[in-house]
Amino acid sequence: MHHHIQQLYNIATKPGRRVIGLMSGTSLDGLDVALCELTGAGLNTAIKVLQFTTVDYNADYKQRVKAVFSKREVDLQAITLLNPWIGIEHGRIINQCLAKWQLTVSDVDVIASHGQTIFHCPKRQHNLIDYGNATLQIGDGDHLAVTTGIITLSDFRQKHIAAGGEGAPLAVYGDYLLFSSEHENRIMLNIGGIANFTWLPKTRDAEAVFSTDIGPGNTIMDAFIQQHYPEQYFDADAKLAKAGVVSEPLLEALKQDDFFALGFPKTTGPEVFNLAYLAKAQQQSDTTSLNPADVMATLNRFSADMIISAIARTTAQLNNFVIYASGGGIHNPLLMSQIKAALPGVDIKTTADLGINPDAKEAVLFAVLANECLVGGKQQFSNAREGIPGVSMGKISFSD
Ligand SMILES: Nc1ncnc2c1ncn2[C@@H]1O[C@H](COP(=O)(O)OP(=O)(O)OP(=O)(O)O)[C@@H](O)[C@H]1O
Ligand SMILES: CC(=O)N[C@H]1[C@@H]2OC[C@@H](O2)[C@@H](O)[C@@H]1O[C@H](C)C(=O)O
Repeated sequence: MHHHIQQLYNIATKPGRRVIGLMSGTSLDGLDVALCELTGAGLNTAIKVLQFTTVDYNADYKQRVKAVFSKREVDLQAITLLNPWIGIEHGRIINQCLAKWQLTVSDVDVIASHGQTIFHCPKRQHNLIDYGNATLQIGDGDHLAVTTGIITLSDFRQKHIAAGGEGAPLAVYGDYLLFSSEHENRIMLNIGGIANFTWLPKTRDAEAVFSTDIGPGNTIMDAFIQQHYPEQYFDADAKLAKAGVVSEPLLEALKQDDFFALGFPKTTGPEVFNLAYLAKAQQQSDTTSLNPADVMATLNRFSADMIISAIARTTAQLNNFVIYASGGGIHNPLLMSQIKAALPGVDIKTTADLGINPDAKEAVLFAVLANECLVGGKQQFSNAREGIPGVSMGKISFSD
């Protein structure tokens, strides 16, 4: 038997596993690294986050990825070069984290790597008859495994698509295992570049559970501030948005996209919600001369309103549910205060109340998916609701 197959068998049959979950999202701000201790599998999964850090990308890294990120036309050589380069960079970051945490390779069983999404394209977006849903994450797992010496699971989204999904959101597969409760109805709301949520009714009925993208998130706000104030990466503490006034005509134009009328689940990305989307809405609403503060105030309200209406749509029949928020958007005080104001009487907490640092939540998700791949099995969700196939996900790379 190949010694890594034996090693995998040993890892899968141990009572517990140490998994490094990695997430690099649409905001391109940095690599989230979560070292987790997992025991059990399926609904018996227990997790402890032993270490967590976000390693910020430097300007050079961001510039290289942005050259290809969510663009229809790119230099194919650049993608070919970036695929191993990101894998090696992420591997180096892990090696640095382990040194900082005074741990060695032998303290970690596997790495669970999301990679970097550079293009996400569900069928409804490209509308080409011969092609299905598609998504592309780069940062190859073999390079991570060789750079770190640790078995690496990566490229989780392809199986989801192969089995009928859109490749996202995968959050449901972890949220259901870690956070579903028979005591309360829960909305797990993640506000990253793109906002998404998982619905966890207290029946714990796998047929009713789902997760879906909502729309933006921070992505248009980030792109807008980077365009107008290149020294800023995001509207820190909503300073610019707070200085502006919402433009109702622009807000209405921003809300007109067909995506918002679709049922759940659905997915999207910065390929749709970007500066071109904003420019079109400004033209349609005759608001091209708005000052940057008013545009930012409107973008902030746009994200808040779409999050509020998606939650309202899901919980219309209920009088009792709790929102557990996560992702960088929870640090945006204006965004959060608008959501709170629109949902009076709803408890809005963060995943910290459930023992998971809200900035670590997506990295933790991939650690759970790796654990399921090794120890669990496929989860069966709804047959009625398309797009949530019962699958295990992740491809396995050995270091030699
Ligand atoms: N203090 C703050 N004020 C305002 N916004 C903030 C603050 N801190 C973080 N953010 C926002 O959070 C973003 C980062 O969020 P996060 O890391 O969750 O995104 P991501 O994981 O890259 O995205 P996704 O989940 O869509 O893949 C920043 O780009 C910024 O817009
Ligand atoms: C294709 C892709 O990378 N999608 C991300 C993105 O970031 C947020 C949202 O859009 C979500 O659908 C997904 O990530 C999370 C981790 C998910 O799959 O649940």
